[in-house]
This record gives sequence, C-alpha cells and structure tokens, in this order.
Amino acid sequence: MTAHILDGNALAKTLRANFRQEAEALASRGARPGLAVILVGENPASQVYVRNKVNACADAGFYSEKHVFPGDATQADVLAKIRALNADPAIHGILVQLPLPAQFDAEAVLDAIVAEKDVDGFRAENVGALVLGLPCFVPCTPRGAMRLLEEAGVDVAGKEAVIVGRSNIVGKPMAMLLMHAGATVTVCHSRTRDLAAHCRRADILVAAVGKPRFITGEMIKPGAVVIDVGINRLPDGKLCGDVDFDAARVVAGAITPVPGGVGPMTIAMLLANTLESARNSVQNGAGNNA
Ligand SMILES: Nc1nc2c(c(=O)[nH]1)N[C@@H](CN(C=O)c1ccc(C(=O)N[C@@H](CCC(=O)O)C(=O)O)cc1)CN2
Repeated sequence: MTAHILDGNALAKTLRANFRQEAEALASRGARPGLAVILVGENPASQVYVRNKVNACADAGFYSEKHVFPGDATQADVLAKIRALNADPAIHGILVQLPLPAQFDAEAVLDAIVAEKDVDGFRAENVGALVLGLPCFVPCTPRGAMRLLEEAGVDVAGKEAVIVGRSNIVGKPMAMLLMHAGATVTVCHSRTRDLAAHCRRADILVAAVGKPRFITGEMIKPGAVVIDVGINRLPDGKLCGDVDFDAARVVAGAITPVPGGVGPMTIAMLLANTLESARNSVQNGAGNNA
C-alpha cells in the first residue's frame, strides 16, 4: 500500500479561487487587499518566489507592489521603503523576502514592519501572540502545513508530532501550532541524539532541515503522516524535499510531495493573511479607498 498524497497544488488552487470573491467584497468596501513585496539581491530562488507571490495576488484580485533593491543596497534604503509602506493605506501586508544579503540585520529589517502589516508573522509581537494562542498572523508555511493536515482529516489531538528543524520560520511556529492542536510535540535539531529513534515515534513527522532526502524510509513509523517542508534544488535542476519520497511513500500513511505539497500552500496562506489584514483595516475604519 502506498501513502495518500496530500496535494498542496489542488488545495491552494481551491483556496485562491475563494480569496478572489472575498477580495472583491472587500474592494467594494474600500479595502482591496494590497501586498507589498520587497526583494533585495539576485537570489534566483527568491526571484521565483517573489514572482509567484505577485502573480498569485493578480489571480486573486489583490493589489500588489514589488520593490526590488540591488544586492549592495544599504539597510537604510530598505528601512526607508518599509516606513513608507507602513504609512500607505493601500498596503495591508508587507513582506521582505528571505534570505537577505549578509550585510543586513534581518531581525532589524523585519522589526521595522508594523505588526498590523506583518503578514509573514515574523515580528516578535506576532510570535508572542502565537505562543500565547492569541489572534495573530501565523507564518505562512506552518499555517499551510496545518491546513493540509486539516484537509486530510488528520486528528492531531493526542498524536506524537516530531519536527526536525528549529527555524524561526518553520520549526518553532509549527511546534506551537501542533501543540495548540493537542499534539505532544518534540522538536529535533542538529544536536539531537538518535534522531532516527525520535522520528520513528512520530505519528506526524515534519521535516524542515533543508537537506535533500535526509529523512529515510527507515526513520518513518508505518502509517505516519509526513509533512515535507524542504525544497532542495539538485545538481540536475530537479527539486526534492527533505524526505526520501520514494522510500517514504511505501511506509507512510500520508505524505506531502515536493514540489506540489507545502510550497504552494505557503503562497496561499500569504494571501489568506493579507486578506485578514485588509478585513482588519475595514473593521478598524481604515480602508484604502480602492
Ligand atoms: N519572507 C519570507 N521569505 C521566505 C519564506 C516566507 O514564508 N517568507 N519562505 C521561503 C520561500 N517561500 C516563500 O517565500 C516559498 C518557497 C517555495 C514555494 C513553492 O511554491 N514551491 C514550489 C516549487 C517552486 C519552484 O519551482 O521552485 C513547490 O514546492 O511546489 C513558495 C514559497 C523562504 N523565504
């Protein structure tokens, strides 16, 4: 028996079609959802993600702006742009594509975005609210992974969830979301001893290490749900995840593919957060007169 495939492309497509209707409804109330994306440098993968984000906005009837800075731009230039976008009523979400070039203090840059427009959910206010279980912008990749679990009817409560990777963008917020949903959560990382033993206990295994095919079939409990967050480009140009998909799919109960799993959900959840921000602006009496 092979694993059920958790199809992120299909779910993202359905969600994005619904967003269009909501965007039109908000536009008629003076708040067409607006996203500003900032890209610094020429990282080819980032260029693709930014292009996909802008195209996704257009498909869903959102307003979007792309601001591209050269790789040798100063932090002051980028901060000035963020300040202008913070004050722009047509913009409900501001996103700085990561990674930033080495000369940037990424934390200081992300911190310059006002919390109400932090649709990536990376600012300390949003991170703190997530930990406390308060309303906040949930980082897009973990939110997308949770939505895939929900769509597949996975009952998270009481399950053993193991996350491999402790990044601020994926591992830590994913741990919070799974914990809030009632899972018993273990976060593994580069210093974890006997990683395979931890993974084999997992009913839900989340791989977010950034190493191609790092999780082998033997590390997976039969019937487990495997969420592969990794996107690794191989020398032949093909993409693969952090999980050895061919080995995993004959052991797991359900698995996300790469490409076509969590990646497309990241962009769908970015639109969901931007929509939420536009809705908040209407509730607070500050549309954009679109
Ligand atoms: N500011 C942010 N920076 C980064 C984030 C983020 O959430 N916010 N996450 C990643 C990159 N990322 C979004 O920005 C992202 C990665 C992958 C995909 C995606 O759709 N992947 C496709 C394959 C695309 C391809 O052909 O390369 C898939 O998995 O099917 C979307 C968004 C780091 N930076």
